[in-house]
Amino acid sequence: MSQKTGVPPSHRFTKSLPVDFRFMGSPTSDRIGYTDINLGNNGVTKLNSPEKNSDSGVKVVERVENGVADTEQGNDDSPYSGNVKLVENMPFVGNGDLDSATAPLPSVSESNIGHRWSDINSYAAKKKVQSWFQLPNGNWKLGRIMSTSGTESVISLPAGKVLKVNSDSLIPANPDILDGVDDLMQLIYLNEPSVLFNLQYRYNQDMIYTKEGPVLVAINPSKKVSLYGNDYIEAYKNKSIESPHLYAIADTIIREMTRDEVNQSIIVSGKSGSGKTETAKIAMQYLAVLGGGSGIEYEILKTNPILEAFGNAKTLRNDNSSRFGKLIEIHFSETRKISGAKIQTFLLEKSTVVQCAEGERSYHIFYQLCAGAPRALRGKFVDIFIFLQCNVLPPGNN
Ligand SMILES: Nc1ncnc2c1ncn2[C@@H]1O[C@H](COP(=O)(O)OP(=O)(O)OP(=O)(O)O)[C@@H](O)[C@H]1O
Repeated sequence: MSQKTGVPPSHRFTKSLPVDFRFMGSPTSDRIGYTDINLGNNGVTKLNSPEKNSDSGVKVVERVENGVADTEQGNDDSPYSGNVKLVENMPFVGNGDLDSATAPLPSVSESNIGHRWSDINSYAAKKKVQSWFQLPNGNWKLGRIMSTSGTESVISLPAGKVLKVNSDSLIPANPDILDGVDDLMQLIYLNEPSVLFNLQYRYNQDMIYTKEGPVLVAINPSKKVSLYGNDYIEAYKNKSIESPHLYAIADTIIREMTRDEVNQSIIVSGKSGSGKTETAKIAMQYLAVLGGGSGIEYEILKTNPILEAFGNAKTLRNDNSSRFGKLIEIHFSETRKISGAKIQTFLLEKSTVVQCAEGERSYHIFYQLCAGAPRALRGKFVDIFIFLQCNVLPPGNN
């Protein structure tokens, strides 16, 4: 654990995850709002359409979630929810996190957990592998099982602290050699803390893409990362880079579309602010470079600012939030060149025109009109905004 190179110091000793770094579906998750983690049907998924058509195409679909987070619905199925039953806290020099583990927790009903993990847990306890356990505050801590008797295990923490915990609450951790694997399917133990640790480990090194079998998990870096541009496009086209990337997904679908003459789809899904719009644009850039030549590709890319002007607005979660869904069809000729495109929009949030919550704004177009209008006209626009109860400050000023 402690001898890894290229790993931030914070990860060398303890695989500790912050309280708000949870799976989609975990009851107290929040941080996910700024990421695109959502194993299952989120992230970027590639699907084959059963249609067989000589005019093959690629569809990029952005799913509208209206800012309602999957995470906010809670997840009663999570085997981890409130699963740490602290039997006894051995005396140790505590810190804030661990002290909170001393508070007695409601015992875990067997029907709730259903012993779903008991086989793995007993194996882990027997082998004394390192295991995760969740503190009452939601943080995951990594410990090494020192001994097990009955339903109780004694685990040691990196700082030499020792805890006696319910064995059922321990979640096996993967060996260090698997830290940061490209594909989550390579993990021996595919459980919540292991997946989160792996994603965080990669994210800390600006590796925002991770595969989960055929699904690409993308974490919004919320900063510029040097993962895009012509050099990367060339590298993925020539297959000289293999690390998970959106370009790799786009490359695969073009190849499969050509080979099988079957339409392909990329579904981009995630909660508001997770990066769906950016992801769709990045995928389209790759498709445009590979299928470019006719000039149509530039026209397709140039539709984005126009669509965003009329359909995007600042929300509390995202300064450039799409308030509509989008289905982009890109048509390719038999020579793999882009021959046309069709962009359908749907479910535009009309209320945004006349109603803005505190700290939010109406559609960008109103502010752009204001910014470009002559002074006299601008005054009238501002009056209208006030009438509509919208924030009147122009883009970038609030
Ligand atoms: N790959 C990325 N690299 C850098 N920044 C990114 C990336 N993806 C997203 N972001 C940042 O996150 C912000 C929000 O992303 P985006 O608008 O794509 O989210 P969204 O999921 O489409 O949100 P909404 O559902 O509200 O429309 C972007 O404006 C950008 O600043």
